[in-house]
Amino acid sequence: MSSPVFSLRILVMGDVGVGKSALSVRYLTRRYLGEYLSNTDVLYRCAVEVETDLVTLEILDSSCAAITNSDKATTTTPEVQDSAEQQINCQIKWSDAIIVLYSIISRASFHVARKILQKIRKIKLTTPVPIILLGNKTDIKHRRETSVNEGRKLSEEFGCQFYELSTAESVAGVSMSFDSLIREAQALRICHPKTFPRRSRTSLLSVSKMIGAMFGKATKKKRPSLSL
Ligand SMILES: Nc1nc2c(ncn2[C@@H]2O[C@H](COP(=O)(O)OP(=O)(O)OP(=O)(O)O)[C@@H](O)[C@H]2O)c(=O)[nH]1
Repeated sequence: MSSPVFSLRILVMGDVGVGKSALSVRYLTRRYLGEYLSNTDVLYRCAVEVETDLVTLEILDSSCAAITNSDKATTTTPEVQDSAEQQINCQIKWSDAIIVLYSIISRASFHVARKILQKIRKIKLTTPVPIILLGNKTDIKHRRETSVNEGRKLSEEFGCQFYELSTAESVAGVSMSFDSLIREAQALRICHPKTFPRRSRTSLLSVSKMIGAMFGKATKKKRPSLSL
């Protein structure tokens, strides 16, 4: 029999096309689909058992639109940048734990990962938040643009966990990354109980998803093309 539920809000962030949807769907369903629609936020809910705790998870697969728009000083209007900035801030405040994903075959996505980590540090200044930095797409490492060492150094700079993995090839790597983040959150919860309030139980042992709207708009729908 599991001990009482604790709930955790996990935010998945990263540059366009690094594999945020693939990672989230892989964790929730163990399946890798290959193609996912883009450009809106998707919130998944599920319950998992980690060690002896039953954990209800909300996983927000954040669209890259907010991150890229907040960065495009020259190509978007100040209003769009402001709104994108607010959206990111809101998502970071909402989260209890964060996955920052980049692709090892994209140097640009590594720079975006650094910017995200800086933003998190600024927003979560007084609240401890477990973060895991993941370098995705190791199955095509012959096209690598960032080294393992660079990833490790970045994680040390921000005091977070770091792994490289291939969402496409290894369901085990994806599960271990999520489990490791959840375990860190469990440990933090014991030290800082007010940071992880008990929230009401939602749709246990099933996966449900809420599309879009929580944090604002999207121009196009992004859904993994499967029914969960
Ligand atoms: N080779 C390889 N391709 C991957 C891997 N993970 C994801 N991809 C591919 O990368 C592309 C983008 O994946 P998505 O999951 O849509 O990426 P995303 O970060 O959610 O993309 P946006 O929502 O557009 O920002 C897709 O074609 C995936 O199949 C991986 O581990 N290896």
